[in-house]
Amino acid sequence: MLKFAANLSFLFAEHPFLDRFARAAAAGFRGVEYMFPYAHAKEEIAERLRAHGLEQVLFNLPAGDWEAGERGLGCLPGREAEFRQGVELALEYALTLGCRRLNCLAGLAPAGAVEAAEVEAAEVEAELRATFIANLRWAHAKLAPHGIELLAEPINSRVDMPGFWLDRPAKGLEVLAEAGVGRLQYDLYHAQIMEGDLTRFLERHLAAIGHLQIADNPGRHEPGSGEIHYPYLFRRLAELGYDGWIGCEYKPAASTEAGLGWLAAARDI
Ligand SMILES: O=C(O)C(=O)[C@H](O)CO
Ligand SMILES: [Mg+2]
Repeated sequence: MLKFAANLSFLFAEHPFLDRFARAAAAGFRGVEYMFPYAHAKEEIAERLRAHGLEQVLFNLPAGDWEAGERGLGCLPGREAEFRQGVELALEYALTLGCRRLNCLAGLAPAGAVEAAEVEAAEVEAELRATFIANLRWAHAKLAPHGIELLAEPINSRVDMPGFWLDRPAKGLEVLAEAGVGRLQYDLYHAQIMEGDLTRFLERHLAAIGHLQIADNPGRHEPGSGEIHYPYLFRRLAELGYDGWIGCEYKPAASTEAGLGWLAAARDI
């Protein structure tokens, strides 16, 4: 049976954050994930998990000033101290919440890096890559002794996060292989936009994938609302023996509950 987690940054967003745990449990979810827990006391979140019998599946390391447009610190030279403080904070939360996975957002390439002349651009790219790899290794060394796995997620730079440095799954695999730590958070929505060929990627690289997330394309709505044939992918994942979580990270087209029809069939696979 495939395991689906409700992403509480996207689902049940019509309710206050702490109320979303009850809604997710009532809809039949056994696991939850979200982008960030840090605006809430960790004990308060732990209490919601316990009260509703939910597993905390995943959340992100602190990602800089989100309101100001930052989307992660992982690849940013000069921000290492802040990155490390973020890892320490995330670890405290993860231990209290019993969370076994943390996602490291690479961040946006600094302004100018993309437009720079070819030689200069290659140098900047090498520096961002070296920074990301060093940060991943530092975070892994902190988290692994606690049984917490570090993940890195490629996010599409065409629609949702222009300038996001780690934007292609192939690049994600390459960088993680060089780092020698961490696994991929493979978000099929972002992957479809940047590279497609989803089934083959899953077949070839399942062992390098620590977490999956789903939404359809275009629109980032419910599975079944767009071009990705999720029933086929779910069957294939089951055949391949995928036993990790699948985070439901989509924008409900209407209310969350009204859009959960796809899930009943998917759970039985
Ligand atoms: O946007 C995504 O796909 C994510 O999974 C992250 O939490 C960052 O927004
Ligand atoms: Mg995602």
